[in-house]
Amino acid sequence: MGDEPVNVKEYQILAKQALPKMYYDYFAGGSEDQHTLRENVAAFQRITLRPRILVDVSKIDMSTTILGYKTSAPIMIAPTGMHKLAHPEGEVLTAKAAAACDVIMGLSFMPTCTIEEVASSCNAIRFFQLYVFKRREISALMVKRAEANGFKAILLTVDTPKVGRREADIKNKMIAPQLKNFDMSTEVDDSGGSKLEAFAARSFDPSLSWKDIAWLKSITKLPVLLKGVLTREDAVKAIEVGVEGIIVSNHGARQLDYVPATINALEEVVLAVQGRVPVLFDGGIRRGTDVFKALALGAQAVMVGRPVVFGLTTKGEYGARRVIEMLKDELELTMALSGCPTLSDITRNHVRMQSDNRHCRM
Ligand SMILES: Cc1cc2nc3c(=O)[nH]c(=O)nc-3n(C[C@H](O)[C@H](O)[C@H](O)COP(=O)(O)O)c2cc1C
Ligand SMILES: CC(C)CC(=O)C(=O)O
Repeated sequence: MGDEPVNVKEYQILAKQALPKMYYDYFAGGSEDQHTLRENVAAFQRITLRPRILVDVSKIDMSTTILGYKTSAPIMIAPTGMHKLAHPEGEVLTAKAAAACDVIMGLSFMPTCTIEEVASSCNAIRFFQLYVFKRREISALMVKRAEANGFKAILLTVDTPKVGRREADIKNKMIAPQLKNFDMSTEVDDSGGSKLEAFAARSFDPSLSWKDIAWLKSITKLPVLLKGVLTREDAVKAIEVGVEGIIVSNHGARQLDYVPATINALEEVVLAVQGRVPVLFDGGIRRGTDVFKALALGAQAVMVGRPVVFGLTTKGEYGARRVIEMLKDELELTMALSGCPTLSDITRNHVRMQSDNRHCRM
């Protein structure tokens, strides 16, 4: 492989060479048998494209708005924790990459730079991901700080009442670095396993439930999106409790193993939502064709997790930027070769899933 990666998967290979094993395993790994981790990527590979020909594709427009905010493409940076384990400058560089690509960044509740450092580093449009701690005042204060620092939405992660069993982290005795973003020690008794998991077990509130959405909405004016919806039942409930958006996600296969690949859960949620709120998507996006497939199945935009972290690991801001640029370039080419000059030209008829019947859908 030459030095300069030509696709985002090559950044993962370079990151593996560059990172200590404990950190690489934390970033790359999934839970238990890692069945869903493999499926998140493999399920995309089972979806084929149905391109249309002889369409004028001399101009391709990938730009769109997400919650009313303009973005150059329907691609966002997913919130992922602790970027200083990947690069000494951490989330500040990730934000700068988002700004350079004119895409929206999701900032994790567990970053290694503070909310204020990220906000003052550049003018990227940012959404803030929220975990609810047993000490609710800590989470409430984070929401206030995000709001005060110009974040535009709250992504409430709802698939993590407890941390999934990540066996590599257990073996490696994954550390729980002190996070200066919040005033709470991450120190834990030596559990012998993953200290990160032990910290989360001590601090995350597993009693969080539907009634708490009203509490969250009462403490912020920002739109609230639920991150981690996988079923039609929960999509309908989410709309009933008044959320402003839904993110179909299985947390990059790091939580409950044997849930479906997110691309296989997307359409069920989209059909239940019936366009009432935006549906975003993450999990397994490694190619522009993956972005195209998620859009064809009804996602308004996708978020990208690990590839951005691996770009950041390998080449800092430039690497994170190149990952987004490569996905954008590949999406643009996919749209051209599929006969879709704009995002609204991409329809369900442009993809075939194995579960579709054999007839032409047109
Ligand atoms: C290393 C890592 C850390 C993550 N940290 C968080 C987090 O702090 N909060 C959260 O809601 N999701 C977190 N996620 C999940 C991502 O937001 C996203 O759902 C997932 O990475 C998408 O899958 P992908 O990595 O295949 O793109 C994390 C994922 C990874 C890989
Ligand atoms: C402490 C962890 C739960 C952070 C996270 O969301 C992740 O690593 O997936």
